[in-house]
Amino acid sequence: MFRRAVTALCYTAARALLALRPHVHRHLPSVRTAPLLGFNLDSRWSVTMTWPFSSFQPHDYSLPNPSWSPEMMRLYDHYNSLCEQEGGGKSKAPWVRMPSYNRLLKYAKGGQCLSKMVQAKARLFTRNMKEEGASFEYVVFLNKQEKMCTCIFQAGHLLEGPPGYVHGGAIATIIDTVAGALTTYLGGLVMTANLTINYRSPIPLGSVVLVHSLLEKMEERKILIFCQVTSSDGSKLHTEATGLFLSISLGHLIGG
Ligand SMILES: CCCCCCCC/C=C\CCCCCCCC(=O)SCCNC(=O)CCNC(=O)[C@H](O)C(C)(C)COP(=O)(O)OP(=O)(O)OC[C@H]1O[C@@H](n2cnc3c(N)ncnc32)[C@H](O)[C@@H]1OP(=O)(O)O
Repeated sequence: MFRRAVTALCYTAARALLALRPHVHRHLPSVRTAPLLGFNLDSRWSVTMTWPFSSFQPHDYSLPNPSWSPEMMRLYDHYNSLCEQEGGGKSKAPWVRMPSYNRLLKYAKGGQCLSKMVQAKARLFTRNMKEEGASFEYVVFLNKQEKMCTCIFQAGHLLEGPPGYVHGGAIATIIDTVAGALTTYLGGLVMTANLTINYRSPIPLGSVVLVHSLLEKMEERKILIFCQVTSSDGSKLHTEATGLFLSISLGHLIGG
């Protein structure tokens, strides 16, 4: 009873806040109302959510599922063993597994509570297939000390480009996503300004590759990232890329 009343109150308050600024795009209420709801605007986390509130629990898509191949699992176990463990163990470990997009809400200031109330319907483009294993299966690990990310990526059958190989646009997408995750961690709200990609050798569909993303330079708003996609044992170079990301203000997101 009490919970329902609180939820209803929050929802009414949120609707009222929306009504105050009707020109704002309805899919970005979190950005606009964040300060009012107690989010830390300097947070390194970018959060997207839509109304209405409900008891929806975001799923963490970066955790193993039955479609992950033994090679994917082997690499996952390897990187996971280098990570900080929940509950304190290995607290000095340099690696952290990044939860998938909608799970980020709980890291915002006050988000532990909000993540229970807010329905995050929006889903990152790379996580939008219902069938496990059909498209992008990946997990990103962040090394805070080295300012780098390594992503284990298994490309499913819907990502086909040339027969039997991964589409170049899908490769660009995963590069943008991994580099974007690193720059979000380093610079807060960012957008890709430029992505330059050299495709060196095709990626077999269904294979597992590593996407390494490394900070090259950070200059005021500009963050330059270098990326490499290699075979899972590192012996073959598939793709190289550089990405320029620019820190943006909340106003830029809201204003379009
Ligand atoms: C414990 C773990 C913690 C982890 C936390 C992390 C979790 C994260 C998890 C998950 C993240 C998911 C990640 C997804 C990532 C996806 C990212 C995308 O795909 S973004 C969509 C595609 N990009 C756009 O749509 C942009 C469209 N363009 C724009 O909006 C603007 O052009 C923008 C913002 C890029 C720049 O506009 P301006 O007005 O802010 O800046 P101006 O004044 O134009 O430029 C500033 C400087 O930058 C240079 N610049 C701008 N654009 C450039 C370009 N394309 N190439 C080279 N230089 C450029 C300019 O020359 C200028 O340089 P001078 O200051 O004069 O030296």
